[in-house]
Amino acid sequence: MAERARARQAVLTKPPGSLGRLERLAITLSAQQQREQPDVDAVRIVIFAGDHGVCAENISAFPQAVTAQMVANFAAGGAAISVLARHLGADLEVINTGTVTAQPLLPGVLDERIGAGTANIAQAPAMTRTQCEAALEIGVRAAARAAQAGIGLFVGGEMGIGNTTSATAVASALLDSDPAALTGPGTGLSPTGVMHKTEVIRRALQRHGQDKDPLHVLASLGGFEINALAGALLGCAQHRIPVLVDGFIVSVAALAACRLQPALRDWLHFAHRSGEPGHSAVLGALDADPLLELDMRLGEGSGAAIAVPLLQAACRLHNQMASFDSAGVSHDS
Ligand SMILES: Cc1cc2ncn([C@H]3O[C@H](COP(=O)(O)O)[C@@H](O)[C@H]3O)c2cc1C
Ligand SMILES: O=C(O)c1cccnc1
Repeated sequence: MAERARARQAVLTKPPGSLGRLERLAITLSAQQQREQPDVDAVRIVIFAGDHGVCAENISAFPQAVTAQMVANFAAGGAAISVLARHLGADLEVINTGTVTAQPLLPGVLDERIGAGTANIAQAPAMTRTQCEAALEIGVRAAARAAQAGIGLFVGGEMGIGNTTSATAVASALLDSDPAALTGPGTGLSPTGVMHKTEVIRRALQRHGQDKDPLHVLASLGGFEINALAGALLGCAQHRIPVLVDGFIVSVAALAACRLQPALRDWLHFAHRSGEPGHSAVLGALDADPLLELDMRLGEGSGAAIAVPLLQAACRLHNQMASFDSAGVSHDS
């Protein structure tokens, strides 16, 4: 299918290669979807929310209660990703994978709580192996629902105060990197705060970071929402749904998922380079060259949402441009 898409690109009314990466995007999407005319109009954004016990170490600029409060905000339509989903006409699914604050049943929020947040990774494994598998399954089910709904492009997002700490710990373990090289301000820590956060991550790695098995790393250092994202990406690949990867957190989930199954990499597009400093190392390890760099560092899938129209434009051009023959445009001198 990639060969056919490449042949089509060669006869469209433009100098060969002049649409640059948009041509390669269309060719890749055509191969991923196994369709002559790739179509990413049906977009689903799934936000996985979960709390992190490591918040007890004072590693975020915001209180833990914000996770559940933002879940309510997603449901009410007031979050950045809510606005972007409406702007794109995309489905928005919100899944609570486990928050500390008990929440009343909110319309539009799927309750898949595994527990009241993870344990504090500086002191204990984030979760049991059983909980880790349950988290992966949450994502696998989300991907299956997307496939059932005929979704053409999947965007994963996350909400979890403290999750840059968890994600940085996962990335440090998987990349065998010093946490000082990857730790950043997240929601806005001061330089002193970042140093403290680095030490917390170092303690977590000393405790659990020796075994590099990806499932062990996800269970001991990950989060319910991060692990659900890893499962969702793997599920999307199984259903041949292309994925547009958001920022630092989702990229770390993608890295772990690619360690579990390297063939996943072929289904991933990378939307942007987040302002979170560790993102570049994670992107490098995934051999990913993101489409955009807008100094965004929000999460929620917001950076991916911003890049969706680029993929849609690439498909439109591929599917709708005239060929030299059909338009009667000369192409040999
Ligand atoms: C109001 C608000 C909305 C957010 N939406 C995403 N995040 C982002 O910030 C959090 C990670 O940063 P840290 O590790 O520093 O806590 C995650 O919830 C992430 O999705 C938010 C954070 C806040 C405060
Ligand atoms: O890039 C991200 O995913 C990110 C960065 C900072 C805070 N939350 C998320």
